Amino acid sequence: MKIGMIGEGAIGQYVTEKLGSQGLGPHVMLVRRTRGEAPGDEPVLRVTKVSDLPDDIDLMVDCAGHAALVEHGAAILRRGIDLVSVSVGALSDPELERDLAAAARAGGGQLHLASGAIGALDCLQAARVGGLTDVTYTGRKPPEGWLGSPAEDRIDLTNLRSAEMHFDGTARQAARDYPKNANVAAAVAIAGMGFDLTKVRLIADPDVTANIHEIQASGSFGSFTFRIEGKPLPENPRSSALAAMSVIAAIERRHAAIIT
Ligand SMILES: NC(=O)C1=CN([C@@H]2O[C@H](COP(=O)(O)OP(=O)(O)OC[C@H]3O[C@@H](n4cnc5c(N)ncnc54)[C@H](O)[C@@H]3O)[C@@H](O)[C@H]2O)C=CC1
Ligand SMILES: O=C([O-])CC(=O)C(=O)O
Repeated sequence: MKIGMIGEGAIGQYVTEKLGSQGLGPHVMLVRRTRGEAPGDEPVLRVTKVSDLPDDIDLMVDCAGHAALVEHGAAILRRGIDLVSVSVGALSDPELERDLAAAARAGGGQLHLASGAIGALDCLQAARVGGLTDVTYTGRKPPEGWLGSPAEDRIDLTNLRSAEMHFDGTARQAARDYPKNANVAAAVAIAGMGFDLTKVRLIADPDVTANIHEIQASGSFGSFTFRIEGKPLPENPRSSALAAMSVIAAIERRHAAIIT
């Protein structure tokens, strides 16, 4: 399997290293701009356009965020290349969702949304079959985990003394307003009640060191509560290590004989 990567940040670096240790490349990087290197200087080919990807790439992996999925997603799928993405919140835009689905149908590529920093999505998907009545997702991170988000305008992140909620609304609004922080909200919405019926609360908490994600769901199946305390990646306090791990798990599932 030949794999190409988008994103060289905290998640991208983790994924690239793991792929390398498994002998899986990556074989090409899709980047915003090349570094002006002469051909042959770089061990890994770097291109800026989907049309420049080599013909033998089987899978592209997006670890770069919403802008990258918007920019490249449809073109990748239209070329018949499968795509694993962590940029789940981008699908809160119905037009993008339609474009990606149409490109996948036309080209034969499949978009696989990584489970990211959360779990229990399988449980929500099953529960949805019988009917869900309430799904609430609560995301809690230390103040530094919300830097660069609208939380900065809503509360004083640098002098926070106790936990404060800076968002209370739908998953659609959360995913749009917090592209670097609410992909989990989007994943919960897609698995369960959808973007407009999934309730989201986002909290900055100076008393925690982990990224804490909780789902409370009820429906005809009964009810469940799921909570995870995820360690942030050292390079980016916004992103949990599990999000990067889930990308590798998604790739591994593609060639497993028995899939969970
Ligand atoms: N599904 C989930 O649970 C999670 C999803 N995420 C998403 O993953 C994204 C990446 O996370 P990190 O690696 O921590 O961020 P980061 O800021 O450390 O790295 C982002 C990387 O993407 C690159 N990039 C951005 N736009 C690009 C484009 N149009 N084309 C090519 N490269 C582009 C940047 O140059 C940078 O290398 C976040 O912005 C967020 O949207 C993050 C955490 C959890
Ligand atoms: O990594 C996390 O803990 C969650 C996150 O940033 C997101 O949902 O976008």
